[in-house]
Amino acid sequence: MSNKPTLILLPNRDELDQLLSDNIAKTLNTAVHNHGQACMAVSGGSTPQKMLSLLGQASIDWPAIHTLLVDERWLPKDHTNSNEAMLRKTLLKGAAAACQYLPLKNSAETPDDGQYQLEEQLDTLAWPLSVVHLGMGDDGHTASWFHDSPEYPRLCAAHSQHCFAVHPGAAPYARITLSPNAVFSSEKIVIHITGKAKRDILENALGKYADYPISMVLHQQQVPVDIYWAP
Ligand SMILES: O=C1O[C@H](COP(=O)(O)O)[C@@H](O)[C@H](O)[C@H]1O
Repeated sequence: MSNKPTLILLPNRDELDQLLSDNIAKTLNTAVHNHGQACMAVSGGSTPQKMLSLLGQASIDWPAIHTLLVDERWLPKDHTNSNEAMLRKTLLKGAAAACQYLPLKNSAETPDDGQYQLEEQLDTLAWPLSVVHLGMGDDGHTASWFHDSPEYPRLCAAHSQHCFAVHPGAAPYARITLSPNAVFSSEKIVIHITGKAKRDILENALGKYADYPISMVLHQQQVPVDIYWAP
């Protein structure tokens, strides 16, 4: 099977945010119609904030939606750089606050200690995930898959583990991340990127021999991938 990613180019970020929000909403509504529930994993960082706000206002049966992040920095939940703090200001408001939200961070001191409880919680989700929304950093990382973390080889090779504690070399904060195995246990992946620098990295990452973390997503053959980009 050939599963080449589809590149969807938008003229500006407003149109990208609206189209992506509409398409994720459609995917969730279809899953709820077919299965009575849906599960989505969304990215943190700065790029998705407006799109997540729009998605939170979409007409969706929110109590039927399980929501989680694809990765989280192990920080207090009200920290400026906590992905959950961002999610609470954008997606998890109004009607969308009634979704079934699974935080990746728990009360353990470190992600190394917290990953076991999270793994048990992730086991209870109805896999495959309906949709996974991925961002990408300027270094080609996605989720918290970092080449320079000691966990990277095990993360890439994992066959059953859904989450990993990660200690990036250069990027700040210890983190918890969904594994490639978890991300690829999904029905659809959308990649959300903006700006020329990220487009250039993406083009490189699409190359046959490229080994950016995002290349794992672009080269896998299990799940269809749509890439949304705007300048
Ligand atoms: O650290 C992270 O970075 C990526 C990219 O973030 P952005 O700010 O460049 O959009 C993000 O996808 C990931 O969830 C986040 O934890």
